[in-house]
Amino acid sequence: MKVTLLGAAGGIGQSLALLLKLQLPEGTNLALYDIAPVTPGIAADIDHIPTSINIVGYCGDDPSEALKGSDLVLITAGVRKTVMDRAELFDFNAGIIKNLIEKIAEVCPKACIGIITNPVNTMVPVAAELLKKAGVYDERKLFGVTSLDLLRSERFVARLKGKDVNNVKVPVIGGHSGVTILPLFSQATEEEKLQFTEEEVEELTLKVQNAGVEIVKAKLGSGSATLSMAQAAARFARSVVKGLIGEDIIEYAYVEGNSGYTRFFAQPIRLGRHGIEEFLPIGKLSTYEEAAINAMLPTLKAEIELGEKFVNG
Ligand SMILES: NC(=O)c1ccc[n+]([C@@H]2O[C@H](COP(=O)([O-])OP(=O)(O)OC[C@H]3O[C@@H](n4cnc5c(N)ncnc54)[C@H](O)[C@@H]3O)[C@@H](O)[C@H]2O)c1
Ligand SMILES: O=C(O)C[C@H](O)C(=O)O
Repeated sequence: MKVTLLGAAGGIGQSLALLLKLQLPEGTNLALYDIAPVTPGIAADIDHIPTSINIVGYCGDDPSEALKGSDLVLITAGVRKTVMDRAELFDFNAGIIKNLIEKIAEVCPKACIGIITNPVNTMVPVAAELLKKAGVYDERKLFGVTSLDLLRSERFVARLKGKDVNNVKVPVIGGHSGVTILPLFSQATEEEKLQFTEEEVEELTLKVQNAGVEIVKAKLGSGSATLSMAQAAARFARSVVKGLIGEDIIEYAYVEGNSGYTRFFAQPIRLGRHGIEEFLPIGKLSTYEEAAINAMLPTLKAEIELGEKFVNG
């Protein structure tokens, strides 16, 4: 297996590269690429850690060498240095994503692609439309990475309820911005189903929805979540790679699935040898959650349309 990380010299990229070196299945090849000339040095630094993951770093204008033979491409490339909301990042990042996706379509068209770059809700439609234009789109292989919303939900629930975070599971559906992030506390478990009061659900939902913005504020404009995001992406990458080598894994991601709500929607998926083997049902929702979905739909639809229009005019 080969995993390629585009944007590897950035805040998320460097930490993610380190975690991938430590956490990917044995023998995986890891290619790091960034326009920053320091990228081969980052790879050389991480390579000294004694694990069986082979790592090579690339820089310059052309990511082709890093992409050759890749099974999973993770994209964190973009801009994230000033205080802006995720939507405002679109103008900066859409062109970068366009160039990278076009290269992926040319060099490794069968690779799975995990998009971390914001705004995820819009970048995934951009990527889908570009891959379609290139004649290589496979909805089983394109993912918006929403794993950080799951990590945050698990952590916040474990702390509130005094539970073992390793066993807490909280589905998160919708998208990855503000009201489109919807943790399903009615389905949260720690071995057994967890119980929440209405006030707890409202407070926790807002806390998860605002968690990214809180980090941007707390970092005083120098960037957004990088370290927790790196762990979230490493967990996601490990799941995809394990799936590709034959394990049966359930994950959540923002995909073109069968939610019935919007073209792209974060939902449960079964991973396997072909990327997504099965789009899984979202399950029974509480009245609160149903209302929250209805409330998010106009925002999510508009964010998806923005991406489609960027490519198709
Ligand atoms: N999906 C999520 O849950 C989530 C969470 C946190 C951050 N993010 C997003 O991830 C992205 C990256 O965040 P960061 O903090 O690492 O940003 P950063 O600015 O620290 O790093 C971005 C990196 O991308 C590189 N880059 C720019 N153009 C490139 C190109 N054409 N090819 C390759 N590399 C290129 C830059 O050189 C830089 O090293 C942002 O868009 C941020 O909003 C997503
Ligand atoms: O980059 C951001 O604006 C925030 C990021 O998506 C996050 O969830 O932490």
